[in-house]
Formats: sequence, structure tokens, C-alpha cells
Amino acid sequence: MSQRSRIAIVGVGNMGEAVLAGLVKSGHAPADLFAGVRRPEHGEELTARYGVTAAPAAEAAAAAEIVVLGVKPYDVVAMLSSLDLRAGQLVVSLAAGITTEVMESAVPDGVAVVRTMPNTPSGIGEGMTVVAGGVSASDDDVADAVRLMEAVGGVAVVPEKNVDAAAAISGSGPAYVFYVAEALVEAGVHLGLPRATASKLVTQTLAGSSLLLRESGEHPAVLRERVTSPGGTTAAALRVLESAAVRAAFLDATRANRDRSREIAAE
Ligand SMILES: NC(=O)C1=CN([C@@H]2O[C@H](COP(=O)(O)OP(=O)(O)OC[C@H]3O[C@@H](n4cnc5c(N)ncnc54)[C@H](OP(=O)(O)O)[C@@H]3O)[C@@H](O)[C@H]2O)C=CC1
Ligand SMILES: O=C(O)[C@@H]1CCC=N1
Repeated sequence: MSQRSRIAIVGVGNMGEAVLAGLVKSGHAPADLFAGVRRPEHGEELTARYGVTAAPAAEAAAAAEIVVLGVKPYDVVAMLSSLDLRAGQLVVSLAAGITTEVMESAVPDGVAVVRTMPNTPSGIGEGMTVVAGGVSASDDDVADAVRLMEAVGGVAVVPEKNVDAAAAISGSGPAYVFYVAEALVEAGVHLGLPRATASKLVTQTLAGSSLLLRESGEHPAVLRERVTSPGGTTAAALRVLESAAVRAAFLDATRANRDRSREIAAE
């Protein structure tokens, strides 16, 4: 059973750095972590922050057994072609839209490709990642990718046809939650609360509600019902949200997200 431990993250932006931070937080030895960067000053920052070795992308990838791709989707193929990958290495892509088939055509034989869709809470070990192996990936390769991403949160293995849908729910999900948080803080200010108080109320309410959802194992509708007293204040608010078709907006928004992944794949 393969247990690759030397990991390069090539493209250390918002998502790549979240994975890097999560790996360090989970106790992964910094000596086994390599940051592939294109700006030396960025590399120096990452070394100072995490104790990892930073180098240009090709050098970082050469030092590793697992190469995590954290570049933008439209940079993935060019990046893969520029790395001197060798048989036995595992490529783990974080990129939206780009299929394993496309990536496999850009790597040498014997390099396994696994596609994932993580999210930014990975940076504090609370991420959610879906994982799908390409035809090049053995069960051991998928297991290595799962182990890698489990270090930074929850993992679900899915068929590749489901990755774009998962991206629309969990990959982008934090953005929807932060959007709601932003709106609620602003709403509190409109109701006369000091901004700092509104922020504290919203942050702890979202954190507490998320933990309650996870730890109770209850369906969200059941938890919502417990807040909604008959004829009470919550019911008055929910009526307004239903009139504004917020639930339908989530259906449309996530479909637009899924469709955008498909467009990215075709660009
Ligand atoms: N942000 C998110 O929540 C999520 C993002 N993703 C995926 O993660 C990927 C990255 O997205 P995101 O982190 O938001 O984007 P960013 O723009 O923040 O990160 C991309 C990084 O790639 C670096 N880069 C580009 N070219 C090179 C190169 N030749 N050598 C080394 N580094 C290079 C950039 O460097 P520089 O800083 O110098 O510009 C930048 O740091 C995308 O494919 C996206 O689909 C997936 C799930 C969630
Ligand atoms: O917005 C994006 O394209 C990326 C993929 C999922 C979350 N962020």
C-alpha cells in the first residue's frame, strides 16, 4: 500500500495555501512539504509562515511524491506540461472544471492523476473535499489523495461526473455562508446594533448553528422547526424569505455554478 508523504503544492494562492496551512496544522512535517511559487518573495513569506521549502514549481514538484496543483484552471495544462514529472508520482488537482482526462493527456505514462474539489476551511482543518480518481489512478493512488485531504478536513470519494455538482455545494459553499454572514451583519446595523456587536452575534450564531447541525445529526428542517415558534418572530422572518424565493435562488445559483464548471472545462 502506497504511503507517499513528500508533498509539493504548486500554485500557493487562496486554496493552495489553505491546504498547506491545514497540512502543517495537522502535524505534517514541514521538511516534507514544498511550495512551488513563481515569486521569490512569496516563497520567503511561506517559508517564514510554515517552515516549508519554497522553490520554483518544477523544482518543488521534482522533490515530491505528491504534486498538488493549486493554480487557476486555465493554467493547469501548461503547468503540468512544464513540470518534469516521473512515473510513480501522483498529481492531485484542486482545479474547478478540468477533467482527469485532460490532465492525463498532459502527463507522462505512469503518473497518476486524481481530481479533487476542496474548500477554504481546509486551512483550519475543517475543509470538505470530494475526490475522484482518473483512469490512471489505482485504488492506492486514490487512497493517498484521500489521506492527504483528510489531514485538512472531511473527504468523500465520488464518481468524477459528480465533481462539478460537489463544487457548486461544498467548493463554493463557504462563499454562500460568508455572503449570508455579511448580509446579517448589515441587517443588524440597520436594526441599530453597533457593527462590532452585530459581527459577534453573527459569527457565533453561524459557528454554533453549524456545530449543532453536525453534532446533532438532525435534518436541517428539524433544527429550523425548533427555532420557529408557532405564530412567533422566526415564522414572520421565514415568510419574508419564502416570498423572496431564497430557496429557489439557491437552486438557480448552484446550477449556474455547476454549469460554469462545465464551461471552464470547454474553454
Ligand atoms: N478559492 C477557493 O475557494 C477554491 C479554489 N479551487 C481551485 O483552486 C485553484 C486556485 O484557486 P485560488 O487559490 O482561488 O486562486 P489564486 O489566484 O489565489 O491562486 C493561484 C496561485 O497560483 C500561482 N501560480 C500561477 N502560476 C504559477 C506558476 N507558474 N508557478 C507557481 N505558482 C503559480 C499564483 O501565484 P501568484 O501569487 O504569483 O499570482 C497564485 O498564488 C483553482 O484552480 C480553483 O478552481 C478549488 C476549490 C476552492
Ligand atoms: O470560484 C471558483 O472558481 C473556485 C472553485 C470553487 C470555489 N472557488
